[in-house]
Amino acid sequence: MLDLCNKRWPRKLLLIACLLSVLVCVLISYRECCQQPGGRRRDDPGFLAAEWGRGRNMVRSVWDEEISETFLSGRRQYRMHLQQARYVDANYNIDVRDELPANAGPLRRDGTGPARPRHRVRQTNPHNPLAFGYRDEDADRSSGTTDATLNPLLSSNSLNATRKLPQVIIIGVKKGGTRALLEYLRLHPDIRAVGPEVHFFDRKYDNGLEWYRRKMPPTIARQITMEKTPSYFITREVPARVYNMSRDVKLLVVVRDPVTRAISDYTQTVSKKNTKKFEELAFINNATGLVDTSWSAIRIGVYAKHLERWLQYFPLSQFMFVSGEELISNPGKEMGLVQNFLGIKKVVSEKHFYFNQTKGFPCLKKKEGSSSPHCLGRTKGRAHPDIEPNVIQRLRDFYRPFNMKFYQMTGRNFNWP
Ligand SMILES: Nc1ncnc2c1ncn2[C@@H]1O[C@H](COP(=O)(O)OS(=O)(=O)O)[C@@H](OP(=O)(O)O)[C@H]1O
Repeated sequence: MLDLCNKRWPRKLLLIACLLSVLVCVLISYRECCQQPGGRRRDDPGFLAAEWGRGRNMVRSVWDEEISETFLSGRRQYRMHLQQARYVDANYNIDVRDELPANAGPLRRDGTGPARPRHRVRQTNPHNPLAFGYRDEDADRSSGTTDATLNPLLSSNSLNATRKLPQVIIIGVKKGGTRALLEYLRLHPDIRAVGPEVHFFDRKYDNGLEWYRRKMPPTIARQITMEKTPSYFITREVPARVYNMSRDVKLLVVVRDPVTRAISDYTQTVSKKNTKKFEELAFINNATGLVDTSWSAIRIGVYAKHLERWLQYFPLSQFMFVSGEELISNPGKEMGLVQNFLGIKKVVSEKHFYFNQTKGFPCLKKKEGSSSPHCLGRTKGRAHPDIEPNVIQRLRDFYRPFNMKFYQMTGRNFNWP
């Protein structure tokens, strides 16, 4: 009672209250400046990853457009203003640990523009300017090169990117339009592919799976690794070898009218060396009209036979048979089917293509900052030699039953004449 009556007691209370509020202020400031809501420190790698995860969701993929997105990080806002980004996807072409573009940085408090950068951000371009220059005939000489190694921006800095064995392979067919398919798929941010043909399962199998894996570009979790080697489809040993690597792999086969395909194959051979006339090679005896199935240009087109071997290892559901003709006449639609089969978002569509009158084929619309369109190289879309109509007719008659069988096996009618 005496104490309560003591006049000094309220002053003591006031002092304690003051000290307590100072302590609370110090704690709040510490939390504001040094900790995130999850309790992690800024320099904790776990925090950086968590922060990146949040930011990633805020960045949308945009085609051919200026990107201006808000990147929320904890309580602060970051504005990434990335110009000249043809396709930007935060998962692999913006790395928070790297360099910040001049115009990027945290928003000022009033939200008007970038202030001093906190993280350094790098914008990378997933489009390899060399991608369209591959010549499949040159594949062996360059097979050590992936799109990642050609484009240093793709090679290393992707968050948690690792080299994986392919989940998708374009296994054929030679001259079917495999290069076009691969290059169109490479536009997709969820696809990373080796540029040149690897020829692992048919020619370099002895190098071992580890060698093969190292040929693949680095990918992050949601990205699909793929390669294309058209000779796989017709090489006897390949289905078992692919199965040994993965029984779940998805297999893309680009097929084309086998007669046109054979002429295309022949055109390629002629471009390299002097050769007999097409009809001399196509028939055992031109007079009897017996087709020479030992000539690879003819043999490759008997698709049903080759497919039979693959079906001993893989169910039909793991294959997609892409129409080489549709890839030329309607690339957007055919690419829609492919993306659907691969279970990826439909990103590549008709808007990415235009028909190049001079080349006579679809090409990709020009890249930003470049005035020239992107067409496949000179070895794609060559002029074919004139072949006598009766030779063509005899080949059509030869292929017809095999084609019918192939339509039946695949469930897709390609309507080849
Ligand atoms: N956009 C575009 N531009 C050029 N060429 C195109 C395109 N789309 C499909 N094609 C067809 O692809 C044929 C070549 O097929 P591949 O790429 O499978 O050839 S290879 O086996 O890799 O050598 C090639 O065969 P040829 O016309 O005989 O040269 C083309 O018909």
